[in-house]
Amino acid sequence: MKVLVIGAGNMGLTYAEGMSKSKRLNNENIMVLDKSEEKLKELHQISYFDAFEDFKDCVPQADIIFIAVKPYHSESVFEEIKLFLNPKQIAVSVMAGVTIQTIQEGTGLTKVVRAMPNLPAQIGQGLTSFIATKEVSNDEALIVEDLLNTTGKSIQVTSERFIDASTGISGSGPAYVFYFMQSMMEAATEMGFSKEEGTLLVSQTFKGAVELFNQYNITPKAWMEKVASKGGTTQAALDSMDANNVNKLIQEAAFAAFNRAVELGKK
Ligand SMILES: NC(=O)C1=CN([C@@H]2O[C@H](COP(=O)(O)OP(=O)(O)OC[C@H]3O[C@@H](n4cnc5c(N)ncnc54)[C@H](O)[C@@H]3O)[C@@H](O)[C@H]2O)C=CC1
Ligand SMILES: O=C(O)[C@@H]1CCC=N1
Repeated sequence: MKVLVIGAGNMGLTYAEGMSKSKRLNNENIMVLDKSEEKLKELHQISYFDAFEDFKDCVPQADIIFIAVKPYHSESVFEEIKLFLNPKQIAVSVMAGVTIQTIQEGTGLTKVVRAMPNLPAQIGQGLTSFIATKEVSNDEALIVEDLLNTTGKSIQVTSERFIDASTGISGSGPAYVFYFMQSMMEAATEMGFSKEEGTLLVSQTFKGAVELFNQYNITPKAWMEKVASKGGTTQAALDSMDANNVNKLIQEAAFAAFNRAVELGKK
């Protein structure tokens, strides 16, 4: 089995590297294509991938084709690969908001998997939601799932709507966490800590809180109650957040990403 990854950016390269550890593939079976000269130079230095710049040299040999370019480059990629495709091939797209219908119409392929990963995939801690068209057999879907799982965990969803919805939660979600971290680091600096001290205070707090959450079956609300003493410091912070509607604002932000994914799909 041969896999081709189109677009060697954050996501494409992450998947290529993740898949290089898969038992289903060995390195000679991973091809990577990018149009940028700089990227190609970088790729040629990674000895364990075959790097390509021409679609005709790699697309016909691929069984599974990962498409990991920005959504606004999807049409030009579809145009270029169309000529070299055959109906047995499976397209796996990680592009935000590019619908299955658009991929099928653009490529002529019927076997399509639409997936939404996230950036922690880079360290094997990603979460990918995915959905496969009915033309993808159960065995093929299992192979794709195994490949996606080389970068972390995955969930198969039952409707394409959930791919856009998970974009608003897990796809874009790491940025919300970084936003929160940034705000707390700024507060630490404001209180007089050095940048290094602020970074340690915040990063270890996030790591510890997430570890606690993962190790016990307790809701975030119950954990908040364990941290907050009645009339104490935490309650003062939580009251401030409630008074400023932070909960609602975070939910609105997640929906803004969800809605943007839907909107991208209409273009
Ligand atoms: N970065 C993230 O956290 C996430 C990104 N995604 C999706 O992944 C896709 C890729 O995003 P990133 O990896 O962040 O982008 P990126 O900009 O890091 O990588 C895109 C790569 O595609 C290459 N490229 C552009 N046009 C091309 C063409 N015609 N043929 C071949 N290669 C071409 C570029 O040279 C670049 O190396 C996007 O569609 C995005 O929606 C999905 C989930 C999370
Ligand atoms: O911001 C974006 O459009 C992509 C999709 C999810 C994360 N990054």
